[in-house]
Order: sequence, then structure tokens, then C-alpha cells
Amino acid sequence: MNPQSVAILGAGAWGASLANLAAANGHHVRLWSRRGSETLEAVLTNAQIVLSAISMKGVRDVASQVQSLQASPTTIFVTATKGLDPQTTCTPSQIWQTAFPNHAVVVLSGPNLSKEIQQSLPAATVVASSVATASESVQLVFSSPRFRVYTNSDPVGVELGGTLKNIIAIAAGVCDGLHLGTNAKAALVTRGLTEMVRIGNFWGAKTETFYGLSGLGDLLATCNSPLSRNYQVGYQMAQGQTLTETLANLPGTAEGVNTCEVLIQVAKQQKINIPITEEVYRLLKGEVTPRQALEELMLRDIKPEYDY
Ligand SMILES: NC(=O)C1=CN([C@@H]2O[C@H](COP(=O)(O)OP(=O)(O)OC[C@H]3O[C@@H](n4cnc5c(N)ncnc54)[C@H](O)[C@@H]3O)[C@@H](O)[C@H]2O)C=CC1
Ligand SMILES: O=C(CO)COP(=O)(O)O
Repeated sequence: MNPQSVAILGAGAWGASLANLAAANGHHVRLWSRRGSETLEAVLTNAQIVLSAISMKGVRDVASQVQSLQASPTTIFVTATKGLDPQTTCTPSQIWQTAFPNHAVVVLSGPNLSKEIQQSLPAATVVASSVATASESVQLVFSSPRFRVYTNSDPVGVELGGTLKNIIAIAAGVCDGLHLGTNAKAALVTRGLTEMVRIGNFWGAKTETFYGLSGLGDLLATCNSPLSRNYQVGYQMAQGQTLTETLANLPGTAEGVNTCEVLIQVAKQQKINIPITEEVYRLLKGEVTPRQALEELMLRDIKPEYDY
């Protein structure tokens, strides 16, 4: 592939890792951060691919700044953010697509703990879009012997896999912090996946997407690794810390905390049954202790395994 001009927005842990992957493949990469020396306009000039790794709270603002600048009609927008907008409940790709209705938007998501990627450990991810040629271009930009990139045609499903697993990762951290054992963890993660499918189906995502890298794959990574900030939130709260204390010591963003609020809002309106998310929400709000959250989950009415 010819070298591409790639603009990466957000120089946090994930933006910097993705910039390194593209640069290592010989592409011309420019990294923008709100506190950096280069202007957004300079970074976007001639960009063929614009990738956003901005944390959720900044996506709408950055998308509208980009919208006010000139983009070539063929520019592909890629989003790597794993969150939901609190005001509109939109996913990041929906925000980018609304800002750029005539451009291809690609979602990049998978089991990608940035610390491991920075150490050049092997990993795989998914790029998804309704425009197949766009996801194939992004696949070529990032694929390498240490980063295997798959395409997928269900962008909402891929995006929601990475977003929803953050809440289950908080719950998994609680599970490990309370030393509840391997059986409990397996039950939690499996039932968490069922909950993700239930929410995802409401959003129009395909069930099978959640059994791939961006769903089950990312659940396995973040529910089992102390490198996950979301897992750390749950683990440290199970050790008796408050949410405020936990977040004060956390390196970077734990999107699951805000995602949980948005999901509770959506689930109430749409009457979607999400018991694990509800208990995580109540724990984060200080309404239950980790032990009470566990008891409430275990003592729910007995029911068939599949009811969706
Ligand atoms: N770190 C990781 O392992 C992975 C992170 N992600 C996702 O990528 C996103 C970013 O994560 P990290 O890089 O880890 O977070 P981070 O906290 O290290 O970096 C966040 C970046 O967003 C920027 N930002 C935040 N608000 C902004 C605003 N209003 N305007 C402009 N820029 C703003 C920050 O300046 C920073 O560059 C999150 O949604 C996360 O879930 C996805 C895969 C892996
Ligand atoms: O999404 C991630 C790995 O795929 C990163 O997880 P955390 O945001 O919990 O650190």
C-alpha cells in the first residue's frame, strides 16, 4: 500500500499507540492533542484518514471543530473511542457520521490493552464500516506481523462490544477484589455477554458480532487484566475505596463509569433488563456495597438461561 497521510486526534494512551502502529508501517502520521503545539487545521491538512482516539467526553466538541475545517470528500473517519454520549446516548461513530454524512466512518475496536501494544506484544482488532472499501483501507494501514486487523460489516455491533464490556469489566474487578473465585467470574462474564447482546440487539447490532473479537474478545482481555482501568475501578472499590478515591489514582480514562449512567437511562426508557449494569450503577453511586451488589444478583428470581 502507498504511504497514507493519517491524522490521529487524541494523544492519550490509545491514540499514541495507534499512531506508532501506523508510523511503523511507513505511513505519514500526525498526532493532535488539545495541549500540543500543532493546530487541528495543520494536522488535518491533506489527511486521507482521520482517526479519533479522544475520550468520550471530548468527542462531540472535537467532531464539531473538525467539521468547521475543510475535509477532502474522500477522507475516511475512524473512531476508536469506547463510550456513549451522555446527552444524546449516541455512539461515537454516530456522532462522526452526523458531522460528516457523506464520508465513510469506520469503527476500530478489539481486545487492545494499550500497554501491551506499546510493548509490541501481538494483538488483533476489528475495523467495521458499512463501506467495505473504507474498512479495507484502514485494515491495510494498521495491519502488521504484531497487529492483525479483521474487517467487519456491523459497525454498531463492533462499537458496542468495546463500549459495553467496560461495565462488565468493572463488575469483574469487583469479583476478583472480593476473591469470589473462578466459577463466579465465569458466570459473571458469560451473563455479562448475554446482557451486552440484549442491549446491542436494541441498538440494531447483530448477535454474532458480540461473539467475536470486539465483544467476547475484549471482555476476556479487560475482565482478566489489571491493566484495564475499568477492571481497576471495580477491584479497588471492592478493596473499600470510594469511586472518587479510585478515579483519582487511575492512569487515564475509565469509560465504563459514564457509560453505565447512559445505559441505565436507555434501559429504563426501553425496558431492557440489565441486572449486572444496574448493580454496577448502584455501586458507583454508593447505594450498595460490593457484597450487597453480589447478593442482589444472586437472589434475583430464578429464570430460563435464554429469554431474549
Ligand atoms: N488505553 C487503552 O488501552 C484503550 C483505550 N480505548 C479507548 O480510547 C479512548 C481514549 O482512551 P485513552 O487514550 O486510554 O485515554 P487517555 O485518558 O489516555 O486519553 C484521552 C485523550 O482524549 C483527549 N481529550 C479528552 N477530552 C478532550 C476534549 N474535550 N477535547 C480534546 N481532547 C480531549 C485527552 O487530551 C487525551 O489525549 C477511550 O474511549 C478508551 O475507552 C480503546 C482501546 C484501548
Ligand atoms: O478497551 C480496552 C482494551 O481493549 C482498554 O480497557 P480500559 O479502558 O478498561 O483500560
